[in-house]
Amino acid sequence: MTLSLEGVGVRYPDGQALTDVDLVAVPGRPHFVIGGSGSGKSTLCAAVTGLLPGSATLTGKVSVEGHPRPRRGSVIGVVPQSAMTCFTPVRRLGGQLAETVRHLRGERGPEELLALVGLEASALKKYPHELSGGMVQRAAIAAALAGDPPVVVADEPTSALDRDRARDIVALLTGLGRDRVVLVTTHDLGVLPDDADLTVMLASRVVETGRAAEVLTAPEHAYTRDLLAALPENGLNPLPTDRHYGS
Ligand SMILES: Nc1ncnc2c1ncn2[C@@H]1O[C@H](COP(=O)(O)OP(=O)(O)OP(=O)(O)O)[C@@H](O)[C@H]1O
Repeated sequence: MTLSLEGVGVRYPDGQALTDVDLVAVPGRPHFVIGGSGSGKSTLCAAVTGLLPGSATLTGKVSVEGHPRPRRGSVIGVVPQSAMTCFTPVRRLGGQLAETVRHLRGERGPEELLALVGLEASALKKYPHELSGGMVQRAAIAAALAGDPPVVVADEPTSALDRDRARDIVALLTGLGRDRVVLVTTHDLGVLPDDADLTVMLASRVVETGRAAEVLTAPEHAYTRDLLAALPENGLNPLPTDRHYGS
């Protein structure tokens, strides 16, 4: 089972957000997409999950092997960028998860789903605001798993978390990726697992791909080198604003 993007382009009325993107993600190897703000990461997720706005034009092909019409929820689970706002604030988590399970005819109940993401059943009685940022992110992943989808797409699931919590969430998603396709976008190069597949995006295009450990130790593209140099542990060097990277 494979998630494939072949020559995918997305155009919004104001301009091109994805250009000729090829990507293959397979179970057993989580696939991370990194790139600066506006490089097209969220648009890529929306193209995969079928959540592009009506104003967008999609070209090329997105496919999930064995699923000619991949349904959101049961084939592609979506972990949204802002987990806190994906739950209704005025209802307890348990009821919201139970509703998602019913809708998707899931086989796992809310308690079992929470166990999958390392949360205690007591969280079911809580309102979203009574959970920490990391717990809400885990709950959002639990909701994405309600229909037991073979593909999970998480758009910047760590952006609201500190480095340690971010690492925990990445470890959780990586674990889920053992028998599923897991596609994750992030700004945070510091949390990438070495054995993940990595796609680097710049200005709507893929500029580099490879195994994370290799790309991060021997980046081929100047933009990837600049992203690495901007990490706190590498000196927090600002991304050059005047560099022309070519393609
Ligand atoms: N709904 C939309 N309508 C019009 N243009 C959009 C829309 N969503 C995104 N864009 C544009 O598409 C381009 C790519 O945006 P996108 O959100 O995919 O980037 P990103 O890499 O996810 O950025 P960030 O890291 O800041 O979330 C940007 O130029 C953005 O302004």
